[in-house]
Amino acid sequence: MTALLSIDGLSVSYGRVEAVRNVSLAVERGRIATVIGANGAGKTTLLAAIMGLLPGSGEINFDGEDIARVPAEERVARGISLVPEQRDLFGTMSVEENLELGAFRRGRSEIADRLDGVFALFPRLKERRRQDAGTLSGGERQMLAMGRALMAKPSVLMLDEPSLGLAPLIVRDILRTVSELRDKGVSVLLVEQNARAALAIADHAYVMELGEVTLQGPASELAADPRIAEVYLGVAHGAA
Ligand SMILES: Nc1ncnc2c1ncn2[C@@H]1O[C@H](COP(=O)(O)OP(=O)(O)OP(=O)(O)O)[C@@H](O)[C@H]1O
Repeated sequence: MTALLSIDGLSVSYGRVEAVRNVSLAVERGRIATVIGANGAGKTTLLAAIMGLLPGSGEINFDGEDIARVPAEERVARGISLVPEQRDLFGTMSVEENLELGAFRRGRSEIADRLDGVFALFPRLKERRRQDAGTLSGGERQMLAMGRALMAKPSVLMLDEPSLGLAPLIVRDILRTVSELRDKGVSVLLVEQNARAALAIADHAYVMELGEVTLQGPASELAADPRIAEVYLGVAHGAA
C-alpha cells in the first residue's frame, strides 16, 4: 500500500538548534498514525514543517507528489489541514464565523454543506453556533479548532496534542471523534504526549526523542512494549 503522506529524511533547524533530525514517517490512507514524545521532542516543529510553515530539508510526498517546496496555502488546498496546539481561534467571532474561515474562498452552498457535516460530527458546536468562540470551554474550543480544519475537507488531518489541558472524559470524546473521522476515510497524523490515549486509537506509532524517531511500529505492539510502558505509560518495570 502506498502511503498518502510520507516524510523522508526531514530535518528542521532553528538557527543552530536542529529540532527535527532525519525523520521519516508515513500516514497510510484511512489510518491513524501517531507521534508520541515528551515536551520539546520536536513534534510541533515536525507538523509545522509538513504544513509548510517552517522550512526544512528532506522529502515530503503527498498523494504521489513531492510537495516539499509547495507553499502552505497550496498544501491546504491539496488536502492537508493542521489543528494547532494553541487552537488559534478568533475569540470575538462566533463559532459559525470561525468555521466559515476554514472554508475560505468556497461558495455559499459548499460552505453550508460543510457546516452541516461539522455540526453532525459536533452537535455541541451547532447548539453554540452564534456564541463567541472566546466564551467556549476548553473542550468546545478543541472541537471548534478541529471543525475549522475539517471545513477545508482535508484528506489528511494533522492534530497537535488535542488532549492538552482537557479533562479525561473530554479527551475520550475528542479521540472518539478522531476514530470516527478515520472510519469516514480521513487519514490522521496525531501528535500526542498522552501516549496511552494515542496508542489506543492509532494504527501505527512513532516515538520521537530529542528530534529523532527512536522507535516505531504498529500501535498495539508499541503499547505492549516495556520501554514504552515505563517511560510513556507510567508503568513500573516488571508491572506491565
Ligand atoms: N521558534 C523557536 N526558536 C528556537 N527554538 C525553538 C523554537 N520552537 C521550538 N524550538 C525548540 O525546538 C525543540 C522542539 O520543540 P517543539 O515545540 O517542536 O517540541 P514538541 O515535541 O512539540 O514539544 P511540546 O510537546 O512541548 O509542544 C525544543 O527544544 C524547542 O525549545
